[in-house]
Parts: sequence; structure tokens; C-alpha cells
Amino acid sequence: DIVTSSEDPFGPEVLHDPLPFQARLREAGPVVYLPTYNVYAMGRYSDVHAALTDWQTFECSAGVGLSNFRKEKPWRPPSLLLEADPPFHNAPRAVLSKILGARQLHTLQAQWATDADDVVDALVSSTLEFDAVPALAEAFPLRVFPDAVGIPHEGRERLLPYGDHLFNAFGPENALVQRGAGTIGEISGWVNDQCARNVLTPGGFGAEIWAAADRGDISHEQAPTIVRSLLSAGVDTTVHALAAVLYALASNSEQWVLLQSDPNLARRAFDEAIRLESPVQTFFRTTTRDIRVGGTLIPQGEKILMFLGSANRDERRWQNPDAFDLTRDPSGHVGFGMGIHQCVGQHVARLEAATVMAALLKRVKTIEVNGPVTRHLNNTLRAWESLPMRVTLK
Ligand code: HEM
Ligand SMILES: CC(C)Cc1ccc(C(=O)O)cc1
Repeated sequence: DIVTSSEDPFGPEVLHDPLPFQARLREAGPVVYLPTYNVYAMGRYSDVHAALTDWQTFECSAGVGLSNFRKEKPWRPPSLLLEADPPFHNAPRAVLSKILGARQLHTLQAQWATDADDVVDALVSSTLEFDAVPALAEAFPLRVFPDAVGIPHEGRERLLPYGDHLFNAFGPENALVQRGAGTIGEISGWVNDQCARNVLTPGGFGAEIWAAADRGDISHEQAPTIVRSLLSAGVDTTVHALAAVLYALASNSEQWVLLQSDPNLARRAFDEAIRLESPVQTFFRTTTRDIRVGGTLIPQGEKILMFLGSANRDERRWQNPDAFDLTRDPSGHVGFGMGIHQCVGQHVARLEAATVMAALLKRVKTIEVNGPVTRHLNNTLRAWESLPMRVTLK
């Protein structure tokens, strides 16, 4: 009684517009076997949530991509958080939780508010029509995050392509992965070099990780790989999440008006945009035992493909799921994951978004899309190529 689908969720059609496939997936049942990749797919909120919170049955140490680390060599040394399970996951996670916690970010808040004002003021004083992807969604994270980590200025243009390949590599070895294969060796080498103690600015997130090793919270061998986690997870995700909230606000003017009437809604706007767009659309787990989900028996050692974007639009969980609605409470969305691996950088991401939105709310009266919006295809990310916008000023 296994439901199957021969559709290709990593093909260009579905990557370009995933919603119709995801609706069929949710309709088909709790678990759908995809023979194309020999994986078991989950598209409903309750099943995705259950799998994310049952780390004993659905493990990460075989990798959170299609590749099973027990059968294939990973393309890079595994992450000590993302691709680790308890007990090995615990210490690295505790170290990053402390460094990236909401409380620590207060010192950054004032600095990032100034940076956001600078970026927005420079932009709107030069033009009222711009492509929000390079001008804001990329410009702001790339201005503040590498400095917060404490890496040198030289070579930072490699961060986006590194993340783009990393997120493609969680999927199958398709054209998207092959496109990055030629340069990823050099780019990875540069990323790894930025994790060395001697290049990291004192006081930054990277130096804090090395200080945790000095305290014995983690080992010195682990420190560079944990710095690598920040450079891997912390750039492309925030870029495309920022683009998502800017697009949502520009294409729902009544929500923009609502936000202007109550700027405290900015953080909710960001989470609602992450629920609706889910910058991280999918990733995998591996079963550690035979498990029955719905009517399907999934054997041990199988890859489970979880559709976060689908779960975040599941009509069984959300009213009017396809609407960007600031009167809704978006908490519980799985756009940052759920459970022990839930995004440890979510407070950093929220602070980046909140500061950009605050800077826009100060200067901008109306915001609208004024040209064709184009997507950047990626096996994992719901990403943007171009977001033409027009603003008017207060
Ligand atoms: C809007 C931006 C972001 C989104 C949508 C996002 C999404 C996610 C998701 C879905 C997971 C769970 C992965 C899993 O369960 O397999 C995750 C984990 C993680 N994220 Fe984020 N992330 C964002 C920003 C960041 C930032 C800015 C950082 C670093 C400062 C970061 C660092 C991490 C790390 C290290 C993990 C692994 C946590 C663990 O396995 O314990 N992320 N992220
Ligand atoms: C959505 C996640 C797959 C994002 C991510 C990427 C990389 C790492 C790492 O630890 O390298 C952690 C999280």
C-alpha cells in the first residue's frame, strides 16, 4: 500500500514552481515513495514536524542531503552540528547557542541599525527604482554578517557561491550541482582558510568559537569546522529570506500599510514570509529503524525527504495558507526546522531582517514590484534572481 509519485521535485519545473507538486504530495498521503531517487517524501505539516522532533528515529549523521554518508564519501567533512546526532551534536550546539543567542546580539543591534540606515539612505537617495536582490537582500547581509563572524575582507564574494553549491549539493547530482563543481574546490579552500584562528577578528563569532575551545567546551580540532558552519548556513539563507519578506511586503500593499501602522509587526512579517516562502524548502533525514508512518512501513536506512515549504502551506495546519497575513501568528512554522537541530542562527537572521525593515519604514512610504520577478533555481533554496522594485519616500 505504498503511494508513489514519478515526479521529479529537483527538476526545473518543480524547482521553478513547487506549489502544484507540493499540493499533490500532501493530497497523496502522509508518505509518498519517489522511485526517481529511492526516497520517502513527506509534505504534510504533522508528519514533517513529527520527523523533525524524533531525532532518534530520523537521524542526521548519515547526512541531511540525498547522499547517505554511510555509503558515499561526503563532498566536504561533515558539519559537527547539522550532520551530527547526540551525543556528538551536543557540545558544538551548546557553544553556538551561547554565541548566537538573542541576548548576545544586543551589541550588534545598534551597529546593524546604523548599517541598515546607511544602506537604505544611500540606495533611496540615488534611485527610487532598483533590483532589491543585489541592492538590499544581498547588500545588507554581506555588509554585516562577515564582519560579525570576523573574517577578512578579501574574497568575501565567494560566500554566496559557496552556499549556493552547498545547498545544491543536498539534492541529487543534477545540472545545478555540476554547475558548481568546477569552482567549489577553490572556493571551499578559501572558506576553510577563513576558519583559522589567526585570521579571525577578536570579539567576532569566529573568535568566540575558538575561545570556547580554550575553555574546553569543544576541542581545538572542532573549532574551525564550527566556524565553517556559520559561513555555510548564515549567508544565502538570510539573503533569500530578506528577498522573500521584501517581495511579500511589496506585493501585499495592505500588509505594508499594516506594518507601517505598527512597526513592531516587523519580526512577525519576517517569520510569516519565511513560512510562506520557506527559503529552505527541503532536506533529508535517514531512518535508524523500520518505522510505520501512516499506512507505509519505511525500512531502516532509508532517506526521508521533508518538504518544509509544503508543511508551511498545509491547509490541515494553516488557515488561508497561501496568504501573507500579518494578523496571523506564524509561530510553529518549520522554516527554521524544529527540534534539536532547529536553526541556531535564527536570532541573527531575525535581527538582520528587523533592522532592514526598520530602516525602510523610516524612509519609505510605498513599496511595489515594478517589473518581472525572476527566480534563482537551487535544489534546496527558494531563491531569487531579481526583484525589481519602486519606492516612494515619506
Ligand atoms: C532566514 C535565514 C535562515 C533560515 C531559513 C535557516 C534555516 C535553517 C534550518 C531549516 C535549519 C535546520 C536544518 C536541519 O534540521 O537539518 C537550520 C539549521 C542551522 N542553521 Fe539556520 N537558517 C537561517 C539562518 C542562519 C544563520 C544566520 C546562521 C548562522 C549565524 C544559521 C546557522 C545554522 C546552523 C549552524 C544550523 C545547524 C543547527 C543544528 O544542526 O543544531 N542559520 N537553519
Ligand atoms: C538548512 C540547513 C541545511 C542550513 C545549514 C547548512 C550548513 C550547516 C553547517 O553546519 O555547515 C548548518 C545548517
